[in-house]
Amino acid sequence: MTTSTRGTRVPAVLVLEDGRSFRGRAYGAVGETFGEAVFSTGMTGYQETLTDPSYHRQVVVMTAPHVGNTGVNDEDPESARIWVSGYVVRDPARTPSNWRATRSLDEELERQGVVGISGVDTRALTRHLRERGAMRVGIFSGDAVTSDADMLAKVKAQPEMKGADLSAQVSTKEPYVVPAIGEKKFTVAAVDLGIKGMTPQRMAERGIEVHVLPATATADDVYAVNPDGVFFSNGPGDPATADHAVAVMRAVLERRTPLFGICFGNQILGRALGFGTYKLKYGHRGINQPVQDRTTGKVEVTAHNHGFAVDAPLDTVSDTPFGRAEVTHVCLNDNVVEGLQLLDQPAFSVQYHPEAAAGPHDAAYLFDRFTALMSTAQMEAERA
Ligand SMILES: NC(=O)CC[C@H](N)C(=O)O
Repeated sequence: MTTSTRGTRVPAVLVLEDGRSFRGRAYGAVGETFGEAVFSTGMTGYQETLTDPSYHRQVVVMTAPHVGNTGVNDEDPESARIWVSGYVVRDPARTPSNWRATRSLDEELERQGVVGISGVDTRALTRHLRERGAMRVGIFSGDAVTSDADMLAKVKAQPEMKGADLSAQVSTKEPYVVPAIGEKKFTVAAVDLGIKGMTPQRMAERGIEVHVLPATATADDVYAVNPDGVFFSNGPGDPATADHAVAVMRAVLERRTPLFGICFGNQILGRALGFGTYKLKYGHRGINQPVQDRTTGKVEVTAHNHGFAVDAPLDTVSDTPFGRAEVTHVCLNDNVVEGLQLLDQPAFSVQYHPEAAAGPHDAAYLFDRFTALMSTAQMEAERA
């Protein structure tokens, strides 16, 4: 049961698993919710963040102090619903203003039953998460506020993000097709592990017909669409649990079909090649992260949302079951692996978001790299 908080001052409290708590007011739905506390540094694009399926089971803290200024519209969502399990803001806009807005963010959170909290010192909370690392959290408001000990016990009873297998919970149940815009040049099978709407769109703009397949798709399902290329999407959860996707990707690599992966897809390529993955202390989330493309030396400003990363050597070419592989992209803040490519067959992936709907669009060239791999493969097939 949730009730309206708009115009009222219903008390709310945020409780971290290490016992630190923050008091504020209910924002969105009233009740209780749990998840992994993470912070996002994006100053814009909150609708895209809220509806990104990779945020399933995460409570997102916005470091931007003013949230909701442009309200909510029907064009910007990345999927059919809000996926964050809770939302933490400092100072919500009282009067949203934008020509596309049809409602306020507060109303939308409430409509979708998403429990949030406002009036929190999000700077202190973010500094705490940066020092101690991402951790479990609960937000309680209205009647859900009980004793500190009870609330903390509930937080500690929640599952951790490490070891969480979540793709199947967010993936499409049925396959669907996103048609190419203009002349159709290629067919791509896209394995949906939590895909964002803008990803097939960016491919369609390049003449790709995208067959989006459920996370449970087998290699036979992938090849049933007769693809020129195969794509593995972003998605929530711990990549160490994604054994099925890793097996399907290995089958694609065996056949040397052009392959592209984004975010979870990058972690799955890492695993398919024999590298490990690990949990970052507090992850990368926002739309202002500097990444270097080591193949060109260029630096791009990029959108990120990841809490795990691939453990691959930065400065040496690795021998893998699918030939030589190298790290193509690194995050300039902390040297985390942000991209991989195979040198002996057409396969590559990035840990960040070239499709970034709210921008920046510096990394859009990666979709052109994918189409170039498919063109080359087609020309080679014709020559053979
Ligand atoms: N956006 C993503 O695909 C995230 C991948 C993975 N769930 C992580 O947190 O690292």
